[in-house]
Amino acid sequence: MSVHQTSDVNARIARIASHLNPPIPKLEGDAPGCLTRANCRSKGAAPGFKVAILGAAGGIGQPLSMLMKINPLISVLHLYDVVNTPGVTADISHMDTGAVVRGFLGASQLEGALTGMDLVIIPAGVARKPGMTRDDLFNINAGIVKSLSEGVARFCPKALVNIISNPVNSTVPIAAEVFKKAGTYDPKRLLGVTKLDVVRANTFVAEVLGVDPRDVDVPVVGGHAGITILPLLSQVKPPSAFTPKEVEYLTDRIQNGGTEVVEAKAGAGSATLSMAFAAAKFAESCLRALRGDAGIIECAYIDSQVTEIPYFASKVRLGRGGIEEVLPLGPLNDYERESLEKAKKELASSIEKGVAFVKK
Ligand SMILES: NC(=O)c1ccc[n+]([C@@H]2O[C@H](COP(=O)([O-])OP(=O)(O)OC[C@H]3O[C@@H](n4cnc5c(N)ncnc54)[C@H](O)[C@@H]3O)[C@@H](O)[C@H]2O)c1
Ligand SMILES: O=C(O)C[C@H](O)C(=O)O
Repeated sequence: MSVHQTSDVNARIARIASHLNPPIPKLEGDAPGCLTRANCRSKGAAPGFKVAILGAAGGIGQPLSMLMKINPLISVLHLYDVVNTPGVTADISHMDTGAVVRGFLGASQLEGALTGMDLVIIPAGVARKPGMTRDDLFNINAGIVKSLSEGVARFCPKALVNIISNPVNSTVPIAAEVFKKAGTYDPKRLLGVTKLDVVRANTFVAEVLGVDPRDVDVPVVGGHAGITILPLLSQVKPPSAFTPKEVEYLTDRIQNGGTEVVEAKAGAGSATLSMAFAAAKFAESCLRALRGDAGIIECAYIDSQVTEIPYFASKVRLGRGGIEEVLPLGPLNDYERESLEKAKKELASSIEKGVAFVKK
């Protein structure tokens, strides 16, 4: 082997090794303008968003990481967790898709995980067991979301943030308060992920109507826990009439879909696969919006003026700047109006609890 061939081989080995044991990237040229970089990518240009998943080794994190690795809009995928990211990263990185995958383990590597990111997805935290409410997770997950949000505020303040960790009704206000304290809060860029409620609603409504769930669109508003989950069955597309019995069945099934999975898993956690699917669809919408695609509408739990409650899930139009328009609730029937009043009470106290946690 000639000297030239030897140095080629060494260079190739070094390149491969850098993927297997990636150094914490500094991504100099990237910071601080996440938004600027997103704006630079016009529609049709080479794809290349940078996405971080925090909690990537968990029940949601692993399948979500896999789905994100398949997404052609993503050029760099950062997987962060406090355990097991080397294994998950090595595994996912063997998939022959375009995104480069890098793993980050523990708080000392959070900076590397977040620097330069366009989108940060947060499914970090503990999950329910049978008999628990989502609010029972508050004591552990509030602190996790607070510290990860502090990281976002420091290392990628312009990134779009998707919060999955429960209780979403409180964790989104927690993240907002952290960002306010840090002076980085942009309400257009913080979204609580309620897409699983929409995915479930579409599935259950399609079963009742006897149609393909992909042809159904159910707006689900309010929040993401029990009675705060409000499917607007009067606004289903395609327009459909339901009997009072069907409305009762569907509302109950959609509101308790999470509990249905928790009970079926019997102590082994909550929805992970359907959640990863829902989060991947939601993230895809966010990235297409950042790219400049028009007409991207999703339901999300956000800082809102649609009601007097400061955070509320409803349909939003996404664009290059994040949330570009919050759509009105539209006409509600008597049943939905009554349900909305009950939901608002519970939402208000969950929000207050989140805000107080950061302010204390
Ligand atoms: N929004 C929704 O619709 C929805 C749906 C399903 C689950 N969830 C919630 O998502 C969360 C995660 O669920 P799961 O089933 O993946 O749980 P899991 O326990 O399987 O995984 C959670 C992961 O988070 C990691 N983690 C814990 N602390 C962390 C920290 N400080 N930084 C980074 N990572 C950390 C854990 O190590 C673990 O790998 C739960 O709170 C659950 O209730 C929300
Ligand atoms: O129900 C849970 O605890 C998890 C999640 O919020 C869900 O809706 O599946």
